[in-house]
Amino acid sequence: MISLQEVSKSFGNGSDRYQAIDAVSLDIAVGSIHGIIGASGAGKSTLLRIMNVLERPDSGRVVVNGQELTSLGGRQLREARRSIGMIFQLFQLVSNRTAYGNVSIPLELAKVPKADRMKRVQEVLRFVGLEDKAKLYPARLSGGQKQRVAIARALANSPSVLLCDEPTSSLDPQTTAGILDVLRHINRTLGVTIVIVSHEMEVVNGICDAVSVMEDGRLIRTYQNNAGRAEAPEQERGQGYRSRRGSEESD
Ligand SMILES: Nc1ncnc2c1ncn2[C@@H]1O[C@H](COP(=O)(O)OP(=O)(O)OP(=O)(O)O)[C@@H](O)[C@H]1O
Repeated sequence: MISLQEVSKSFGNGSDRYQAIDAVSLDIAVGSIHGIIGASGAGKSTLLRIMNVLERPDSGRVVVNGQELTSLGGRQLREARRSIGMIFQLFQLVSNRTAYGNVSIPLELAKVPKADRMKRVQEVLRFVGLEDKAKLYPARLSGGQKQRVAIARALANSPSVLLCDEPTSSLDPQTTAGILDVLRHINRTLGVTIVIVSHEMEVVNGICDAVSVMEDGRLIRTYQNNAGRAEAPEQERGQGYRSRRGSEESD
Protein backbone atom coordinates (compact mmCIF):
# COMPACT_ATOMS: atom_id res chain seq x y z
CA MET A 1 0.00 0.00 0.00
CA ILE A 2 1.15 3.51 -0.83
CA SER A 3 -0.42 6.01 1.53
CA LEU A 4 -0.14 9.76 1.10
CA GLN A 5 -1.51 11.57 4.13
CA GLU A 6 -2.25 15.28 3.75
CA VAL A 7 0.91 15.94 1.73
CA SER A 8 1.64 19.52 0.64
CA LYS A 9 4.50 20.99 -1.35
CA SER A 10 5.26 24.54 -2.42
CA PHE A 11 8.07 25.95 -4.53
CA GLY A 12 9.62 29.40 -4.33
CA ASN A 13 9.41 32.07 -1.63
CA GLY A 14 7.41 35.16 -0.78
CA SER A 15 5.34 36.46 -3.70
CA ASP A 16 6.91 33.75 -5.92
CA ARG A 17 5.61 30.99 -3.66
CA TYR A 18 3.63 28.40 -5.61
CA GLN A 19 1.52 25.68 -3.98
CA ALA A 20 2.26 22.75 -6.29
CA ILE A 21 0.58 20.12 -4.05
CA ASP A 22 -2.19 21.06 -1.66
CA ALA A 23 -3.10 18.64 1.16
CA VAL A 24 -3.39 15.49 -0.97
CA SER A 25 -4.40 12.22 0.67
CA LEU A 26 -4.45 9.04 -1.39
CA ASP A 27 -4.26 5.29 -0.72
CA ILE A 28 -3.07 3.03 -3.54
CA ALA A 29 -3.79 -0.67 -3.07
CA VAL A 30 -1.01 -3.26 -3.18
CA GLY A 31 -0.87 -4.96 -6.58
CA SER A 32 -2.97 -2.36 -8.38
CA ILE A 33 -2.23 -0.16 -11.39
CA HIS A 34 -3.12 3.41 -10.47
CA GLY A 35 -3.26 6.33 -12.89
CA ILE A 36 -2.84 10.03 -12.17
CA ILE A 37 -4.22 12.46 -14.74
CA GLY A 38 -4.75 16.20 -14.95
CA ALA A 39 -3.89 19.26 -17.03
CA SER A 40 -0.31 20.42 -17.50
CA GLY A 41 1.01 21.93 -14.26
CA ALA A 42 -1.66 20.25 -12.10
CA GLY A 43 1.07 18.66 -9.99
CA LYS A 44 1.09 15.06 -11.28
CA SER A 45 4.86 14.63 -11.56
CA THR A 46 5.47 16.36 -8.24
CA LEU A 47 2.98 14.02 -6.55
CA LEU A 48 4.71 10.99 -8.11
CA ARG A 49 8.11 12.21 -6.92
CA ILE A 50 6.68 12.67 -3.44
CA MET A 51 5.80 8.94 -3.38
CA ASN A 52 9.48 8.00 -3.17
CA VAL A 53 10.43 11.28 -1.47
CA LEU A 54 12.58 12.38 -4.42
CA GLU A 55 10.55 15.50 -3.65
CA ARG A 56 10.20 15.91 0.10
CA PRO A 57 6.77 17.29 1.05
CA ASP A 58 6.65 20.38 3.29
CA SER A 59 4.09 18.61 5.43
CA GLY A 60 2.19 15.33 5.54
CA ARG A 61 3.30 11.70 5.58
CA VAL A 62 4.30 9.20 2.90
CA VAL A 63 3.98 5.56 3.95
CA VAL A 64 4.98 2.76 1.54
CA ASN A 65 4.47 -0.86 2.58
CA GLY A 66 4.16 0.16 6.20
CA GLN A 67 7.33 2.25 6.26
CA GLU A 68 7.05 5.98 6.75
CA LEU A 69 9.47 7.35 4.15
CA THR A 70 9.01 10.95 5.31
CA SER A 71 10.58 10.03 8.65
CA LEU A 72 13.72 8.67 6.96
CA GLY A 73 16.80 10.44 5.63
CA GLY A 74 20.20 9.65 4.13
CA ARG A 75 21.15 6.01 3.94
CA GLN A 76 17.88 4.65 5.37
CA LEU A 77 15.89 6.50 2.72
CA ARG A 78 18.20 5.31 -0.08
CA GLU A 79 17.73 1.73 1.11
CA ALA A 80 13.96 2.10 1.33
CA ARG A 81 13.91 3.52 -2.20
CA ARG A 82 15.37 0.27 -3.55
CA SER A 83 11.91 -1.22 -3.27
CA ILE A 84 10.52 1.59 -5.45
CA GLY A 85 11.57 1.64 -9.11
CA MET A 86 10.98 4.63 -11.36
CA ILE A 87 10.84 5.28 -15.11
CA PHE A 88 10.58 8.55 -17.04
CA GLN A 89 9.29 10.00 -20.29
CA LEU A 90 12.77 10.44 -21.78
CA PHE A 91 14.13 7.17 -20.33
CA GLN A 92 17.18 8.77 -18.61
CA LEU A 93 19.62 6.08 -19.68
CA VAL A 94 23.35 6.63 -19.20
CA SER A 95 24.60 7.15 -22.75
CA ASN A 96 28.13 5.77 -22.27
CA ARG A 97 26.90 2.48 -20.84
CA THR A 98 25.39 -0.40 -22.80
CA ALA A 99 21.90 -1.72 -22.10
CA TYR A 100 23.58 -4.27 -19.83
CA GLY A 101 25.61 -1.55 -18.10
CA ASN A 102 22.54 0.60 -17.48
CA VAL A 103 20.58 -2.25 -15.91
CA SER A 104 23.58 -3.14 -13.77
CA ILE A 105 23.78 0.36 -12.13
CA PRO A 106 21.25 -0.14 -9.30
CA LEU A 107 22.78 -3.54 -8.51
CA GLU A 108 26.25 -1.98 -8.31
CA LEU A 109 24.89 0.72 -5.99
CA ALA A 110 23.33 -2.01 -3.84
CA LYS A 111 26.75 -3.77 -3.80
CA VAL A 112 25.37 -7.00 -5.29
CA PRO A 113 28.29 -9.40 -6.04
CA LYS A 114 29.33 -9.55 -9.70
CA ALA A 115 28.13 -13.10 -10.46
CA ASP A 116 24.68 -12.41 -8.99
CA ARG A 117 24.60 -9.10 -10.83
CA MET A 118 25.27 -10.72 -14.20
CA LYS A 119 22.56 -13.29 -13.60
CA ARG A 120 20.02 -10.66 -12.53
CA VAL A 121 20.78 -8.27 -15.43
CA GLN A 122 20.27 -11.10 -17.94
CA GLU A 123 17.09 -12.15 -16.17
CA VAL A 124 15.45 -8.70 -16.27
CA LEU A 125 16.61 -7.99 -19.83
CA ARG A 126 15.00 -11.28 -20.84
CA PHE A 127 11.84 -10.28 -18.95
CA VAL A 128 11.47 -7.13 -21.08
CA GLY A 129 12.36 -9.03 -24.29
CA LEU A 130 15.78 -7.47 -24.86
CA GLU A 131 18.31 -10.16 -24.01
CA ASP A 132 19.78 -9.87 -27.53
CA LYS A 133 20.36 -6.11 -27.13
CA ALA A 134 22.49 -6.28 -23.98
CA LYS A 135 25.65 -5.05 -25.67
CA LEU A 136 24.12 -2.09 -27.49
CA TYR A 137 24.51 1.52 -26.36
CA PRO A 138 21.35 3.65 -25.99
CA ALA A 139 22.09 5.54 -29.23
CA ARG A 140 21.57 2.26 -31.12
CA LEU A 141 18.18 1.53 -29.51
CA SER A 142 14.71 2.67 -30.58
CA GLY A 143 12.54 4.68 -28.16
CA GLY A 144 10.56 1.60 -27.16
CA GLN A 145 13.75 -0.41 -26.61
CA LYS A 146 15.22 2.40 -24.49
CA GLN A 147 12.10 2.41 -22.32
CA ARG A 148 12.36 -1.37 -21.95
CA VAL A 149 15.96 -1.00 -20.78
CA ALA A 150 14.80 1.68 -18.32
CA ILE A 151 12.07 -0.70 -17.09
CA ALA A 152 14.62 -3.51 -16.71
CA ARG A 153 16.87 -1.15 -14.74
CA ALA A 154 13.93 -0.16 -12.51
CA LEU A 155 13.15 -3.86 -11.90
CA ALA A 156 16.73 -4.93 -11.16
CA ASN A 157 16.40 -4.65 -7.38
CA SER A 158 13.02 -6.46 -7.40
CA PRO A 159 10.94 -3.47 -6.30
CA SER A 160 7.41 -3.82 -4.95
CA VAL A 161 6.40 -0.49 -6.51
CA LEU A 162 7.08 1.00 -9.95
CA LEU A 163 6.49 4.73 -10.49
CA CYS A 164 6.05 5.75 -14.14
CA ASP A 165 6.23 9.42 -15.17
CA GLU A 166 4.65 9.80 -18.64
CA PRO A 167 6.21 6.45 -19.69
CA THR A 168 4.78 6.41 -23.21
CA SER A 169 4.47 10.13 -24.04
CA SER A 170 7.38 10.16 -26.46
CA LEU A 171 6.43 6.88 -28.17
CA ASP A 172 4.22 6.11 -31.17
CA PRO A 173 0.91 4.24 -30.59
CA GLN A 174 2.24 0.81 -31.53
CA THR A 175 5.30 1.14 -29.30
CA THR A 176 3.06 2.52 -26.55
CA ALA A 177 0.94 -0.63 -26.73
CA GLY A 178 4.06 -2.78 -26.36
CA ILE A 179 5.25 -0.84 -23.29
CA LEU A 180 1.77 -1.08 -21.71
CA ASP A 181 1.89 -4.85 -22.27
CA VAL A 182 5.23 -4.99 -20.44
CA LEU A 183 3.84 -2.94 -17.53
CA ARG A 184 0.72 -5.14 -17.34
CA HIS A 185 2.93 -8.24 -17.39
CA ILE A 186 5.07 -6.84 -14.53
CA ASN A 187 1.92 -6.14 -12.52
CA ARG A 188 0.28 -9.51 -13.18
CA THR A 189 3.29 -11.82 -12.91
CA LEU A 190 5.45 -10.03 -10.33
CA GLY A 191 2.64 -8.39 -8.33
CA VAL A 192 4.36 -5.01 -8.56
CA THR A 193 2.13 -2.03 -7.67
CA ILE A 194 2.32 0.46 -10.55
CA VAL A 195 1.56 4.18 -10.50
CA ILE A 196 1.35 5.91 -13.90
CA VAL A 197 1.27 9.65 -14.50
CA SER A 198 -0.01 10.31 -18.00
CA HIS A 199 -1.89 12.86 -20.05
CA GLU A 200 -2.93 10.11 -22.50
CA MET A 201 -6.46 9.01 -21.62
CA GLU A 202 -6.19 5.84 -23.69
CA VAL A 203 -3.16 4.87 -21.62
CA VAL A 204 -4.75 5.32 -18.21
CA ASN A 205 -8.13 3.94 -19.23
CA GLY A 206 -6.48 1.02 -21.00
CA ILE A 207 -4.33 -0.20 -18.14
CA CYS A 208 -5.33 1.33 -14.79
CA ASP A 209 -7.54 -0.24 -12.12
CA ALA A 210 -8.16 3.18 -10.56
CA VAL A 211 -7.50 6.75 -11.70
CA SER A 212 -6.99 9.92 -9.66
CA VAL A 213 -7.68 13.31 -11.20
CA MET A 214 -5.57 16.31 -10.18
CA GLU A 215 -6.38 19.98 -10.60
CA ASP A 216 -4.29 22.93 -9.35
CA GLY A 217 -2.32 20.79 -6.90
CA ARG A 218 -5.41 19.13 -5.45
CA LEU A 219 -6.72 15.63 -5.94
CA ILE A 220 -10.32 16.19 -6.95
CA ARG A 221 -11.53 12.64 -7.44
CA THR A 222 -10.52 8.98 -7.77
CA TYR A 223 -12.56 6.57 -9.88
CA GLN A 224 -12.38 2.81 -10.37
CA ASN A 225 -11.63 1.77 -13.93
CA ASN A 226 -11.35 -2.05 -13.91
CA ALA A 227 -8.35 -1.89 -16.24
CA GLY A 228 -10.27 -0.48 -19.17
CA ARG A 229 -13.29 -2.75 -18.87
CA ALA A 230 -15.42 0.08 -17.46
CA GLU A 231 -15.79 3.56 -18.90
CA ALA A 232 -14.35 6.67 -17.30
CA PRO A 233 -16.79 9.41 -16.30
CA GLU A 234 -17.83 11.57 -19.27
CA GLN A 235 -15.78 14.64 -18.37
CA GLU A 236 -12.59 12.60 -18.00
CA ARG A 237 -12.90 10.99 -21.43
CA GLY A 238 -10.54 11.95 -24.26
CA GLN A 239 -11.52 15.02 -26.17
CA GLY A 240 -12.30 17.72 -23.60
CA TYR A 241 -9.25 17.00 -21.53
CA ARG A 242 -6.95 16.73 -24.52
CA SER A 243 -8.10 19.98 -26.07
CA ARG A 244 -7.63 21.80 -22.74
CA ARG A 245 -4.06 20.63 -22.63
CA GLY A 246 -3.61 21.34 -26.33
CA SER A 247 -4.71 24.95 -25.96
CA GLU A 248 -2.33 25.45 -23.04
CA GLU A 249 0.56 24.09 -25.03
CA SER A 250 -0.12 26.27 -28.03
CA ASP A 251 -0.19 29.43 -25.84
N1 LIG B 1 11.56 22.08 -8.79
C1 LIG B 1 10.60 22.98 -9.02
N2 LIG B 1 10.80 24.29 -8.78
C2 LIG B 1 9.83 25.20 -8.98
N3 LIG B 1 8.60 24.90 -9.44
C3 LIG B 1 8.33 23.60 -9.70
C4 LIG B 1 9.31 22.59 -9.51
N4 LIG B 1 8.74 21.39 -9.85
C5 LIG B 1 7.49 21.67 -10.25
N5 LIG B 1 7.23 22.99 -10.16
C6 LIG B 1 5.96 23.65 -10.48
O1 LIG B 1 4.92 22.95 -9.82
C7 LIG B 1 3.77 22.85 -10.67
C8 LIG B 1 3.40 21.40 -10.86
O2 LIG B 1 4.40 20.78 -11.67
P1 LIG B 1 4.32 19.26 -12.13
O3 LIG B 1 5.50 19.00 -13.01
O4 LIG B 1 4.13 18.41 -10.94
O5 LIG B 1 2.98 19.27 -12.96
P2 LIG B 1 2.42 18.18 -13.98
O6 LIG B 1 0.97 18.05 -13.69
O7 LIG B 1 3.24 16.95 -13.91
O8 LIG B 1 2.62 18.92 -15.36
P3 LIG B 1 3.06 18.35 -16.81
O9 LIG B 1 1.94 17.50 -17.29
O10 LIG B 1 3.22 19.60 -17.63
O11 LIG B 1 4.34 17.61 -16.60
C9 LIG B 1 4.14 23.57 -11.98
O12 LIG B 1 3.63 24.88 -11.92
C10 LIG B 1 5.64 23.56 -11.97
O13 LIG B 1 6.15 24.68 -12.67
